[in-house]
Amino acid sequence: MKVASVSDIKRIDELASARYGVSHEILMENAGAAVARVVDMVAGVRNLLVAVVAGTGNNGGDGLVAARHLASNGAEVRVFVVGREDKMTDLARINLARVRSAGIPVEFVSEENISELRSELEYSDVVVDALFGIGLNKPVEGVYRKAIEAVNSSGAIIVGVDIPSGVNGDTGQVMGVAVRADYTVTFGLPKPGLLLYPGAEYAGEIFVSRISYPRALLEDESIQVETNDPVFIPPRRPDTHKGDYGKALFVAGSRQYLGAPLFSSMSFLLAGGGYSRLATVASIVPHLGSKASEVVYEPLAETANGTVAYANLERLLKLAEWADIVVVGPGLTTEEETSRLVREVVARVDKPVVIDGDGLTAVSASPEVLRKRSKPTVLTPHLGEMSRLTGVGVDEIKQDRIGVLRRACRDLNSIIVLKGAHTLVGMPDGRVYINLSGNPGMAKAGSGDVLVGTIAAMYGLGFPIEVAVRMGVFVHGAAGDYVAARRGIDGVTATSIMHALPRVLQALREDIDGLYALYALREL
Ligand SMILES: NC(=O)C1=CN([C@@H]2O[C@H](COP(=O)(O)OP(=O)(O)OC[C@H]3O[C@@H](n4cnc5c(N)ncnc54)[C@H](O)[C@@H]3O)[C@@H](O)[C@H]2O)[C@@H](O)CC1
Ligand SMILES: [K+]
Repeated sequence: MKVASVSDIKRIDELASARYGVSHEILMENAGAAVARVVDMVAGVRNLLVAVVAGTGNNGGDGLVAARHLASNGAEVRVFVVGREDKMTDLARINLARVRSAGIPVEFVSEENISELRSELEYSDVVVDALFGIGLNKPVEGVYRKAIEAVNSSGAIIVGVDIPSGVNGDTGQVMGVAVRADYTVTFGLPKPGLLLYPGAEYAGEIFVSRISYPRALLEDESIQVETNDPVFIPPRRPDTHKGDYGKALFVAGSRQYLGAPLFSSMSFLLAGGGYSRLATVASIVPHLGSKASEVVYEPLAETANGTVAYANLERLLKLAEWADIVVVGPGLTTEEETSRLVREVVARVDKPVVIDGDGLTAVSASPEVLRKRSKPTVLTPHLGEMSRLTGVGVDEIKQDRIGVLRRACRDLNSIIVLKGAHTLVGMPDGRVYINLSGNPGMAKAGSGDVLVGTIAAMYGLGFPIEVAVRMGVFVHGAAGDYVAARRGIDGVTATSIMHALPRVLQALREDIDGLYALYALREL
């Protein structure tokens, strides 16, 4: 599903009205009706005590419409408008008049009577949060802050209108304070702020209501952000051999890091890849061989510290000629000689290259090697590595993950997987995918090694590289969810994720609709 930025949705609003005659008033009516429907779905509307907390903008207008629908359906509704009547938008004002005509009690809330709001909300079964939507444009203070705090402490079921008030629609940042909704009904398309953290946590369960925006506007090419939805896996045909499912070369490991090379090269095979070759320091090969004999080993000369020596360069370039895709980085360490080798390999390998972990640290020292590559490059940084790659501070990245990612993909001519809760995948042309699979149990050493092996496997299965990266991220997250559902979130380890990969592949082959439904946002 496409994900609309604040400016995207404002453009869609204007076009709906100007080009299709679907006025703002129609949209607002549909929005309010959708909210009322969700309240009914989650709480059952008859005899329900509902408080609508509205702002003076159009988000408040939606809340006022919802109030009228809820009252009509049998709920006992009261409306609290935070702010001054003379500040209300035209549409909010029109709907305020309708609410009053329907006999629904309305109170205006200011600093003077805010304590009354607090006690009123405590009596409510449901609070509809219609204070701010995508029009939020500065930190929340004063009476608005107090109103949000009152909503949060009400103990009622909280239904957010469009986005929880206080969450920035584009970035998911909390602008001082925000409503912690149990459910959020969003209009037209989900906003990035509902899917990016911390906003995603404040949104609760998300419902998307189309409110009759013309389909063409919702699917417009100009909207460049989407959820990372799974696609069909190419079939495994009977008359094929290992070479048909990809030949991957992993340059990974050191005397200190034995897990990373094992997880990455084995995950490739467990996610369906054909031929996995691991170039790693000679001293750990006997150990790895005893763990995974399905992998083919290329023992490398090592430095005094047990890391891959620069002298292996020509041999690695030769091996890369054999491969379809090369993965560089897991467990290599940041030893200078090895980092120099990594930069040289990245610069000279004429195949798609996936760079992870210590490989990222190595190329961060001279990003030109990335810009000059002619074949696709995939980078899989976590926040710290992203900061090193871009020179942008971690806090600044958190403020605008999508914006920083977009600029970095373009600047570094790379597909970038920005790891974290709801991992993002950015393409050099500006497209960004928000991944919804995965769980906090996966924030553990070794999990990223499984990811790169999975991405390489998806390429081996025949997806074009951009789709392979998205699918790798999706499958990896879904494998983590599979483990969490069976062993609990703390039981998720790299080994267990790796062994769940075939289960996800099986589900993708046999029941993609079921898997899709697990992660898709609910549509009304
Ligand atoms: N434009 C349209 O066609 C539609 C808009 N809709 C609703 O309208 C919302 C957007 O409406 P608006 O653009 O009027 O904006 P909002 O209603 O989200 O809020 C803007 C109002 O709050 C004020 N404000 C912003 N930040 C503040 C802060 N921190 N402290 C105090 N006041 C603050 C602004 O000055 C403005 O008066 C959407 O989220 C959606 O709920 C829906 O009705 C669907 C159709
Ligand atoms: K809201």
